[in-house]
Amino acid sequence: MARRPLPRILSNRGVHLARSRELARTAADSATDVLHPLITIVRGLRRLASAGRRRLADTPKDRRGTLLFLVASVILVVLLLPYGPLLAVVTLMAAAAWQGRDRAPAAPDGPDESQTQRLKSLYDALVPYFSSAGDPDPLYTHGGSWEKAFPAYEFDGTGRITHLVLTYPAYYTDGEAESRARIEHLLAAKSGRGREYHFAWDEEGNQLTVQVLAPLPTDIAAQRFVTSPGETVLGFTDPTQVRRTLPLTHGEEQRDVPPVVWRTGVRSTEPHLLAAGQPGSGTSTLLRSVALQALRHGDVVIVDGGGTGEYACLTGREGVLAVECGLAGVSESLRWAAHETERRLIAANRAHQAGDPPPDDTKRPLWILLDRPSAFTHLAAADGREDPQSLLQVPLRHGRPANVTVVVADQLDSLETLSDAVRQHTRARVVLGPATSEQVKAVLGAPPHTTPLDHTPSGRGYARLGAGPVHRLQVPATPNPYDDTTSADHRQAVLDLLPARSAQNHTRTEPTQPERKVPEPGPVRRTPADAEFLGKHSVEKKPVDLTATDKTATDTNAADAADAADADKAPLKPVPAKAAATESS
Ligand SMILES: Nc1ncnc2c1ncn2[C@@H]1O[C@H](COP(=O)(O)OP(=O)(O)OP(=O)(O)O)[C@@H](O)[C@H]1O
Repeated sequence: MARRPLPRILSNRGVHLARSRELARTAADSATDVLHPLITIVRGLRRLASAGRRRLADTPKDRRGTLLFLVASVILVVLLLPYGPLLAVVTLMAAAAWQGRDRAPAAPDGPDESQTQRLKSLYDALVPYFSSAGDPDPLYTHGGSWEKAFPAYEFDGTGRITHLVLTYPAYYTDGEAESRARIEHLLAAKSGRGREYHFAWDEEGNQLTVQVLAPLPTDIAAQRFVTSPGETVLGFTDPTQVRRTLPLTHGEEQRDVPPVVWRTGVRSTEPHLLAAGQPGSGTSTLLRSVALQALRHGDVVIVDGGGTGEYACLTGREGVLAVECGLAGVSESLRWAAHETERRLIAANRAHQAGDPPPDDTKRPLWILLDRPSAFTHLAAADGREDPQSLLQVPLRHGRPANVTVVVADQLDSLETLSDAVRQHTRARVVLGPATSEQVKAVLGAPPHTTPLDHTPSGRGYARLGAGPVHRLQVPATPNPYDDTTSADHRQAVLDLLPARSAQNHTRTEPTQPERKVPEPGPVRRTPADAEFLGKHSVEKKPVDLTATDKTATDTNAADAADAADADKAPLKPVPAKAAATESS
């Protein structure tokens, strides 16, 4: 069907508005120019009047009469003199014009001496990189002039560069990561350490823009973010790449901050997330923040490989199906989650085939959050038991249409231990804490366009959603409220977000929700048609390879096919909670 064009008034509204605004601005500028003398005189008269008032107020009360008499006498004499009033008005205007003149010192035209010196040394440092022996008209030469090479620059109050546009010769290999990194490193070192720089390479125009970035706010506490269902705030970033802002409260203060919003669910292109970082970088905090947001609309299963009780505050809360920190419990919960994913998928598929909407019990989001699953991989290998990560294959592959989301957090040096399925299907990525450019690139699939910080605050890092841009990220402070070192405000913010305790007093090892929340559709047996559907179910055969792994999706698909064949024999029934509890205890 042909698309009907928007009414002209709607489609051109933005252009009209911009043009009107431009016209208004030009008119205001012209009016200011024309009326400038008048404005100066009025300002001067105001200053003279207030000086007179001040003088009167400073005069002791008993002398005010004499002063007023003196002024009145002068006025009278002036009025009686020939041309007196005219001369008085001219004198007054001249005095007002003098008083009303702009007293702010005129901004110096061009850089001062120390700024010139800085630009000159920057230029000299760039000469070896941007010059070539065969260049007939070199832009960069020893003893050359920096004016042509740096068309725009800005300095802060301390004389350090905050913004710089530099032109470089077209033959410079700006498409190569190494060449870029060399220049970026040099510019960051010469412009002043301890700050973060953003580099924007304009390969068409042969220009590089260097911008000093303001630090991201580290004081944003966990709170109920204004988001739609299916949206999760990973943290906050710069306004340059994100247009949207979220209204936040910070004590009494209200402010708007640009968020990194991750969309999950049926239409998500990055349905699962992987977060990595050094120990203590804040990945558990990120998971806690995601869990608190997920619990607003869905159910959560938590696997805690850290074993330090980071998620104890969530145990027994409404919507928290399980908080597992033992190998047996983890395996049972993940097996249940895999079965639940298949159950949802089959139920939704049957509904599609019957021409019905998807059943309600397939719509409530289910979140599987795993903190350091590699710890269980080691345990399982030592025990000769099945790696719990293998149970994530179905939720990762089929989770999106079944409203099942997997979030994995692990340490940078344990990423090798993550299964291929985890690495291939987690297209939303986060790196937190200190990390080299290579480490960031290995996790995100692209290097950051900013320089690393000397001191990285907790919860600071980078995020990338699919093949999108790399964002700087600051995770909201969502500490473990049972941690003694937590500040009272941040603890209270987390406690306020916790769902109510569920009616039954659950213990850690009881995945209670399978019985309570997940509607039991009876023992669903997978028919040959269902098995065929699961086998064929569309997943990206070649996901974007964001990591350095070179395994292909074929392995996963083959393993899935074998899995599907095995699972075909088993009834697709949620794992009974009690059985899980017994085993894990
Ligand atoms: N976004 C944040 N804002 C403020 N403080 C944070 C943030 N993230 C983490 N922290 C603080 O940093 C410390 C470590 O955080 P966290 O436990 O989340 O790190 P981790 O990466 O999970 O470390 P580990 O793997 O050792 O448990 C905690 O004291 C926490 O309060």
